[in-house]
Amino acid sequence: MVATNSRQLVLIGTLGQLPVQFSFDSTSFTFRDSSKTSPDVHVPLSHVLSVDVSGSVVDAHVLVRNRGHLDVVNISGNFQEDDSEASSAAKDWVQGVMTAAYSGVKECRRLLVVVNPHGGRGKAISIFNHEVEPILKAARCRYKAVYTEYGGHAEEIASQISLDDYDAVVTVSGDGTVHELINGFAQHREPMKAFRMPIAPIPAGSGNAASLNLLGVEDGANVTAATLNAIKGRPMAVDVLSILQSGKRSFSFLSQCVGLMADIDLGTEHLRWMGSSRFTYGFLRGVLTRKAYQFSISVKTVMSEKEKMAEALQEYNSSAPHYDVPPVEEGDATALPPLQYVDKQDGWTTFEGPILHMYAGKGPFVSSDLMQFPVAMPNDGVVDIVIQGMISRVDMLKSYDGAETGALYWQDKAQYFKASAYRLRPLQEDGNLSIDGERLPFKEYYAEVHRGLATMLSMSGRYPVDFTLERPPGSA
Ligand SMILES: Nc1ncnc2c1ncn2[C@@H]1O[C@H](COP(=O)(O)OP(=O)(O)OP(=O)(O)O)[C@@H](O)[C@H]1O
Repeated sequence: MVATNSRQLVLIGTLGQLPVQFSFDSTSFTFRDSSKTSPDVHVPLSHVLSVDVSGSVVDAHVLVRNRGHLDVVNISGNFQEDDSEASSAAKDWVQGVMTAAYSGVKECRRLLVVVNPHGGRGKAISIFNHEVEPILKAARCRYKAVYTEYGGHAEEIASQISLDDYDAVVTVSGDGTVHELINGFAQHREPMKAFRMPIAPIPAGSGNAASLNLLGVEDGANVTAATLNAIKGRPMAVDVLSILQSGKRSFSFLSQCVGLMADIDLGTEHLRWMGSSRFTYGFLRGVLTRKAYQFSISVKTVMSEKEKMAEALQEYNSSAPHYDVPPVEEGDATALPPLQYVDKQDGWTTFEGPILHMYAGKGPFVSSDLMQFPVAMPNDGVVDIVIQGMISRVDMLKSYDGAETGALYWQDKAQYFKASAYRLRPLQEDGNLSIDGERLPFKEYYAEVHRGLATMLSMSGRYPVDFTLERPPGSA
């Protein structure tokens, strides 16, 4: 072995018994076949899971992108066992790579993995065993896996979690389990501390908007990328809403909706076997019925001009990653945050009249084929609200085109607000109310945003979601 400097190591590797040269710099890890018969492989340092030296063997586990998919690759090389100088140089080199690869994050995280065997198409256990676990092992994470046994189990787990035992809670599920964790943290004896426990969702449900928002379109449905986020993502504060209904308070991290979109979500639960296609089916059924809903919606508006909101997003996304997680104040840990606007009358605007739906949410995507809130940000302290007025069946079908890229944003019959709170009262008997995809009674409720209350792991410190900010020609 020749250690030419602390960043480069030349070993006899196991890749066809050819000499392999490992090196790293501030951004990437490179392995090179020294005989130059195959091309160099560069791996971003963020994709280095572990590098180990044991005896005379140096062993690297890295993620390599292969036709868009991330695969775990294991490469090793060995040197003369009796060469103590080489052994010590190798140890220093390995330490150097690991420090660079885990810059700003702890190595060997302690993770609680909550797997919902029932979510989506029922594949979560297999996804955990075959895709997630090998990566956690390669990254030398210490983890405990729990399989949820009934609805509400994840909430119980979160309400009793020993906060000092884990660095993050990972879900192998859909958004419903993340919703349960958030509500469980709210019931913890130290809720404010519990909310600082980061959540890392791995997509295995039928609604996986949380991972889509955190990881972006390319990686949002990718189990490996989501597992990497659990290992290397940094805590990012995310806003959460209190939902107050009939005196009972619960929490929502993703969305609330009534009307067509709630019918699509909750009215297709029996079709879970279809995966996310059930939402497409629900939409087409909604076009046929084109049902008008009547609500009274009062909004404590902060912003409502679409251009300005699009500009605000651009500014947010071009600034440094937003990793500032507010500390838990002394003496604050046992009380939930107060509701600031529930009894206040000033600055509210009320809307009534027939609408297709009201959708409110905290992240760009609400499902893989709907970017309902393209200008949503994780921690701007407001909820995005869309009140979708009645449009023709033809326009409904047209609106389906481009829904996954946020095209609906510019539609003139879609009023869009950013608000710190809102109140919704149904003016009709029957309907669906969906909170993060879970059913709540179809009754009046009050919603208020708590800035940065909960925590999620993120690789980018924002929602890395592309949205065309320009108003398209022809839209009002
Ligand atoms: N063992 C279980 N049996 C039945 N239900 C369960 C079990 N474990 C969890 N659940 C429930 O499954 C629901 C779906 O959770 P999950 O987050 O995995 O998926 P989802 O994508 O949000 O929804 P779904 O796949 O149901 O459409 C949650 O509301 C949870 O309470």
